[in-house]
Amino acid sequence: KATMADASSNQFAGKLRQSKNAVPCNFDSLTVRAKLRYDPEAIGLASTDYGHIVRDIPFAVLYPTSSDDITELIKFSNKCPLPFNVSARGYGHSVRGQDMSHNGIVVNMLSLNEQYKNATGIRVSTAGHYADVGGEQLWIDVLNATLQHGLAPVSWTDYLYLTVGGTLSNAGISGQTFLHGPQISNVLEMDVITGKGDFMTCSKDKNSELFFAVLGGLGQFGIINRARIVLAKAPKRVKWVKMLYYDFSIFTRDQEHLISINGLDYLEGELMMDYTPIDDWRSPFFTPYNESQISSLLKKHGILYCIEMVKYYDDETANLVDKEVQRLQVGLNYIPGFSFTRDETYVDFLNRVRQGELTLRSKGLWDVPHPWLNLFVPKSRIMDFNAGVIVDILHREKKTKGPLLFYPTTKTKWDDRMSAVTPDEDIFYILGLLHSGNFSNWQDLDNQNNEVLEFCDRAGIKLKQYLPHYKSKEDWIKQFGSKWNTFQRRKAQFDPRMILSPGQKIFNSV
Ligand SMILES: Cc1cc2nc3c(=O)[nH]c(=O)nc-3n(C[C@H](O)[C@H](O)[C@H](O)COP(=O)(O)OP(=O)(O)OC[C@H]3O[C@@H](n4cnc5c(N)ncnc54)[C@H](O)[C@@H]3O)c2cc1C
Repeated sequence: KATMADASSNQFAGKLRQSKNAVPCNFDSLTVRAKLRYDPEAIGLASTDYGHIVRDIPFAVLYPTSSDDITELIKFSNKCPLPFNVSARGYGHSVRGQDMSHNGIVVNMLSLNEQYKNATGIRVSTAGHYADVGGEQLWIDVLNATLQHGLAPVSWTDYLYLTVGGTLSNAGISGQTFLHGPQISNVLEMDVITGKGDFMTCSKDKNSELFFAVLGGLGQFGIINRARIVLAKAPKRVKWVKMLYYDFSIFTRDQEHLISINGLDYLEGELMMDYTPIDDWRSPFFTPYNESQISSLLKKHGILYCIEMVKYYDDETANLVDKEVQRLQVGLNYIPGFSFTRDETYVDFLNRVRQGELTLRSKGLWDVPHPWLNLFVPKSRIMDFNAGVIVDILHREKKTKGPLLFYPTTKTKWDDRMSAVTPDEDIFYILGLLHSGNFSNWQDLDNQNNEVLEFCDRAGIKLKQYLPHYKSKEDWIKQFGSKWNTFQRRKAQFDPRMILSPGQKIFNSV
């Protein structure tokens, strides 16, 4: 008796034949077809993401329960005269359909959790100071598991409900990046299923070409099945400080000073505009009294620049931490009286965006369009960037809706052999325009993003997009710059039939 899966997979094979005009593959030999789903719930989930801008409908969604399932699917695709695309979907927090697979198959990575039964996909080595973590694991779970051993990863993202495989495919950046490098700089080893369906263990010394290709590789070379993440002793608490500026050059000088001295654990920054709420949804920080003080200042200056810095501490250093924060603030020129401090647990600080997420969800404001633009801007052009983008476009047009992140980081901890790209300067700034729109105005916000990109292009500011999205091959070549040839060569080596992560729209889809 034919099962639902059989019926659907025959349909699937039929559609594939039709659309590709291909010699049929023998789907009967695909044992994993029982784990393919075609129902509206599975397809609906796989054809949307956090961006709510792109909608690419796959033929089917694989719910794997082991890495063998994924290996079999990819090998099968390779054997087809015209292969179908396969895209890993972590937590679906891409904003431009990078996790989708039009007419192909999406692999729901979270379903790999099924294989662990009562255990988890996170194994901590206290002796080695590392954790072996499934690519499908969320960073919040990595944090909770490692803390049980008094350890934690050193490099984070601002938000922890992202998968390890998803962030390692980009870079994984936050306020610790200047000190420890991005998350991709804190990986010792990986198991990867390549676009040919080969299961390979790789590290700096073993299959290093694959190792560096996958880190920041936008899912183009393989699916990360396991990553070995560097751990260090976890602190217990943090002193979390925000300082305000109205002068951009003093703000950036102080930010750069802070990332050049010893002792700081985290540095970010934000742009505050007189037409947006003072506390953005990501991490409410100020008291109502502080807010009214800041509001008067904003009325006067139009834009304020905010440095956010953190010092970790634990029981042994608790009596020294205030002095240490004072030492870090020596010589800083923030507006007198506009330095604010909070004391939080390390976990609450790292997980600071979660509360904002839950609040937005409860108001129906989470699943809305997110036309984000994230840029890496070279330090040498930062004054031009402020005049042309922050003051002239963002502040004059008064359109932005959502957090505006702006902080410097260092290039030294980014290994140039990795696929991730940065500007060609020792220090560059990270700009995050984290817009939340609605279904009628998001295009307006996106037009502004394009205006920003066009201004930088005209001004010759050689920036790189983070979480990039481009429509033309020329733009991708420009994004990768001197790394483009290597990127192409690695694609030919590890995914010659161009099966993986078509949603990135880098190579022609098959
Ligand atoms: C609220 C929010 C806050 C964020 N904050 C930060 C931040 O502070 N710092 C930062 O760096 N980023 C941040 N991001 C961006 C985030 O890191 C990326 O969108 C990341 O890709 C999301 O992970 P995911 O698991 O949802 O990946 P998905 O969106 O599911 O996938 C992203 C890409 O990776 C590929 N992929 C997924 N899993 C694997 C795997 N196991 N192996 C190989 N390829 C895979 C997919 O095919 C796709 O191309 C944030 C995103 C959101 C929505």
